[in-house]
Amino acid sequence: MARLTLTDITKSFGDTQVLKGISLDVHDGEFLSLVGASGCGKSTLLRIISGLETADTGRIEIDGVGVDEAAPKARNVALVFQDYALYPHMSVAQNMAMPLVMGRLPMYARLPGARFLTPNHTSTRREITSKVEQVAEQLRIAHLLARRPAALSGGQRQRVALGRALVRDPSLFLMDEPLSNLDAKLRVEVRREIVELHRKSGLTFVYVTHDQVEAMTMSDRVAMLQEGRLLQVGAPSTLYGDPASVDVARFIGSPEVNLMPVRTVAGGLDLAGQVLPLATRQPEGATLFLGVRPEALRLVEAGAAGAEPATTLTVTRHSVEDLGGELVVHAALLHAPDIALRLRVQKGSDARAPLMVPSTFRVGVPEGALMLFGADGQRISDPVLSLSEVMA
Ligand SMILES: Nc1ncnc2c1ncn2[C@@H]1O[C@H](COP(=O)(O)OP(=O)(O)OP(=O)(O)O)[C@@H](O)[C@H]1O
Repeated sequence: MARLTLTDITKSFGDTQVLKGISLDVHDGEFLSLVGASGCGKSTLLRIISGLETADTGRIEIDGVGVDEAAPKARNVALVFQDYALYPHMSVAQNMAMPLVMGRLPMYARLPGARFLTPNHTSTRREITSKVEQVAEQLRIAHLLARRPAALSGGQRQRVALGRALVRDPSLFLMDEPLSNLDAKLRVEVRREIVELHRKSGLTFVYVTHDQVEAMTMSDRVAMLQEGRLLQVGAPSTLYGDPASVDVARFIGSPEVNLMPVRTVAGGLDLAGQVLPLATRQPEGATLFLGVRPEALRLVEAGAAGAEPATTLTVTRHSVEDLGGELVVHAALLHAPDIALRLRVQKGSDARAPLMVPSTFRVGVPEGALMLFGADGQRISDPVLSLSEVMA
């Protein structure tokens, strides 16, 4: 296990600054995901942690000890890539044994016949074989040890790559998009296996992905990068429910968060001519963005029993995606068709029953689910929004 501390890491390639001062603490035994769009600097940061790349400025500490000058091998850090990087001419067992052979047997001892020349050669080989078998057992690939990589499925190759990293007993496990070459079903399976591996090993994991679902489902905490800067670091539920900015709100969650331009007026927020009776402490006339997650909105069925939501919007339906147990409804405000809305609607216990969405319908907007962002995209912290203050 290990604690990783990054302080003010910067990196440029030519004139382009790719990392613009990254400071991050990864706790002992934590699973932290680095997420962000393609090109934001995730892999570069991971390579800097591993020692394959050098930062221009900043400091990297593992368990409080600076490792900036240490070679990759000396950091005891394992790195798994998306393309597995297995040796095609070697068996699974040889691939997995490679880091131990390289680390424990000197060059001449790796040659054929070396066991006659090298003291402890046989016992070292035996220890390596035993470690490889133990890790292969753990990853359920023991029956594949004699095969070559070409005779394995994508998921099996990925497990071999994980195994090769694990045999060294690293203190820090770094993974760069390890699932991106797998099909959707296998991704879910290997995702679960990696989480299980983390739980059993207790190692510190730093996991790079551009897939927010992976980050949300696997991690203790998520660190979101954008153009070389950290936007927010927190538990998945924090980034989802309490995003610090429009960019975080939009990146996390599928379907994407609804964002509507509003203006502050005396009675609340003016959304395309309709005033939402919300108290804000913003000056009147400010242009802001109101955010709400698609599942927080309610389809208000005409004549249905139950309390009416305090605020409703009338929308026109554009399209409906049937996901089996739920629908994703794409709509737009009736009087401002350029403002789009997405809703997730549960189909209830009988998923076969058709759920009709009228061409024009009302959407209930629950007060507690609303998020307000400034014109600069930064979150205006709650409790700025309050329906009850106005109603009282
Ligand atoms: N060795 C290099 N030389 C020049 N530019 C580089 C080098 N490595 C990365 N870059 C550039 O740095 C930026 C960040 O790259 P990086 O691979 O870290 O992004 P990423 O977030 O991991 O992207 P992806 O999700 O596509 O892998 C990109 O614009 C990339 O082109």
